[in-house]
Amino acid sequence: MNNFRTLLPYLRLHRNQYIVGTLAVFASNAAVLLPAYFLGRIIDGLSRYVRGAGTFTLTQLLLLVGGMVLATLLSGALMMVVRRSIVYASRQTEYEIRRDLFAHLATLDKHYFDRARTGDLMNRLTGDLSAVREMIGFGSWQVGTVVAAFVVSFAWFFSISWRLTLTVLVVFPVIVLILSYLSRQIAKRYVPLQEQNSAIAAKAQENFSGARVVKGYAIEDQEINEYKRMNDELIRRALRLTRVEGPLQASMSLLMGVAFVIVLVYGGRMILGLVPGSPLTLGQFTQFAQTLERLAWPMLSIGMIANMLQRGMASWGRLQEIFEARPRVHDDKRTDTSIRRLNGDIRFEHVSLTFDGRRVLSDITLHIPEGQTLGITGPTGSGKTVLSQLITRLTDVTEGQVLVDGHDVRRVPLKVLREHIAVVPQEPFLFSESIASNVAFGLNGAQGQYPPIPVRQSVRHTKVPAAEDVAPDMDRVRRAAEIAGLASEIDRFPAGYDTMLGERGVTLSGGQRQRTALARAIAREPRILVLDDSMSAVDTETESRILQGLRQVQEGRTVLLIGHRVSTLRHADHIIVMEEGRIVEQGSHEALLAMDGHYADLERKQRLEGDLSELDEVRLAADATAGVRR
Ligand SMILES: Nc1ncnc2c1ncn2[C@@H]1O[C@H](COP(=O)(O)OP(=O)(O)OP(=O)(O)O)[C@@H](O)[C@H]1O
Repeated sequence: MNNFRTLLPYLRLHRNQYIVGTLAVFASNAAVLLPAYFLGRIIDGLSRYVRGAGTFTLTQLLLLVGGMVLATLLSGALMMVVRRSIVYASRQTEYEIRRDLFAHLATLDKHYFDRARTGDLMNRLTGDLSAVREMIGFGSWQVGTVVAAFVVSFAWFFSISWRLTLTVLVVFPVIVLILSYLSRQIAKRYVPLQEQNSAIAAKAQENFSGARVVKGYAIEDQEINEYKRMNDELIRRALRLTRVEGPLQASMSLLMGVAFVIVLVYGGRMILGLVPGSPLTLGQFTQFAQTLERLAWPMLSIGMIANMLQRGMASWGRLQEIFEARPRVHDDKRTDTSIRRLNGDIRFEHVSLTFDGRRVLSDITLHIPEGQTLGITGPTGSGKTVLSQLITRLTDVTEGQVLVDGHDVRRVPLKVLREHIAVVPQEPFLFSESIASNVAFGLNGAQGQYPPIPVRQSVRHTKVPAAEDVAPDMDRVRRAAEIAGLASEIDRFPAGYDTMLGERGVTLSGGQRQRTALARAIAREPRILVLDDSMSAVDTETESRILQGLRQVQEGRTVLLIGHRVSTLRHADHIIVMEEGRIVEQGSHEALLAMDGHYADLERKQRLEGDLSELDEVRLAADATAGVRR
């Protein structure tokens, strides 16, 4: 029930539609039972006439038949009203919940998405949301139908014969018992089924997006087996649910049969005058039996409705989990909304960071003056990436503070902070859109072109802005692609900047992907630019061209250049070497070489590798020439 209360704000948005719909359900169910009443009147009139006990004219007959036709038409028309109100409202509610879920997911941070599985989220946004829509649409309509059918039918039953009605009523306590037991069982078995559905969706999603790895390692058979095992478990859980759904329908059907037998036997005895003081005419008997027959569908659908409601509530619980998730990093009462601009002076003061009890950064103190470039190097896992993530607040410090322009980053509004920083991550993510849109990705949102997302507002009162195709600023896109060393390659593509990328940009090479992400960051013209090992997939020659281009961009901007190659870092104003979350060496390229420590060692190794590969090339060329001479 607690669950249901959280759904109420959404239902309230369409209160009038639900009220009109419910009234129409009642009226329609009353109208649908009128033909049985008219039929009873016709039978009684005709039998009176046949027995010579009274008159029954053709006009009376036609009037009653006309009444039957009108009642049927009225009931049909009212059904249309139900559909237009309740079913429309449920579709609109589904839209509103989906809109708010997506907007809420967008506020969640790295911590949430590090743990969430994409397939599971997709299943919640599709399967679970549909189950909720069915519950509030068709489900609530059917609940209305059942309640209305029972109330109206029993009003008729009592008006015909209270004795016969009470006799039929004996089956109802049994119905309530069976219903409450089986619907509890359904609720218990449905959640594990949905969890397995999510796990399967996540597995499929990971396999499709990791298809190249799966094929590369020739582990298709292993994956097929694993998927089969998960599918077996899914069917086991689905059958477990079906085992309780089946008896629900069957027992309702059986009890309906029992009620019919009671009416036939007991009602028949009343007509024959075997029940003293309770006469029943043939017409009344027919009306009673027909009304009971009309009750068959609502009665049989109780099982289905209970099932739908249980599923809907369980699914709403799963959606509620998303709504209840809160980002760890967010604006709060410390946020100073007067901060609107940042220049890019960065300070780390005694910063430490712990992940799940494991210390990944220890006591980092560092100053990167505005407009300077900081090179960061060190072995893998030494904390280079997480250090840069503290500036964008993808995660917050455990101890100490990070300051930008003297403001603790926790006081800077998140939107302002992130608008001034562009990050090229280690594994760039591209969208399956054109290259131009991918490069221009960060531009539109930053300019605040979109109206705020209306939360918990009815779709009927919110104007959906016409879908506008915001054309990317091509001059900016081209300039950025030029600097990122990508322009000449794009020009060689037949569709140029309009080339559509496959999912995650798989139709580009690793180096091209990295440079597209680099161009995206450059196009944004940020105050702080973070390049996280973003030239690892390009050869040293391309890298030096990109670095050359970057030097113009770097002008006046603060840059964090994370890399393993000395060639990437050598022109930085200041370089730090990290190891196990600490800064173990720092200084300019020359100063670090003079120190003869880790950095100098790295430089020696890379120089030696370079010399060796040059030697190899010379040797290969010499061998080839010798081969030609021979
Ligand atoms: N979300 C996270 N949860 C838990 N631990 C994390 C998380 N992100 C990073 N770490 C840990 O923090 C440490 C530093 O990681 P980081 O990514 O900064 O390394 P890095 O120096 O950038 O390495 P590389 O050169 O391989 O990119 C690692 O031990 C890593 O396992």
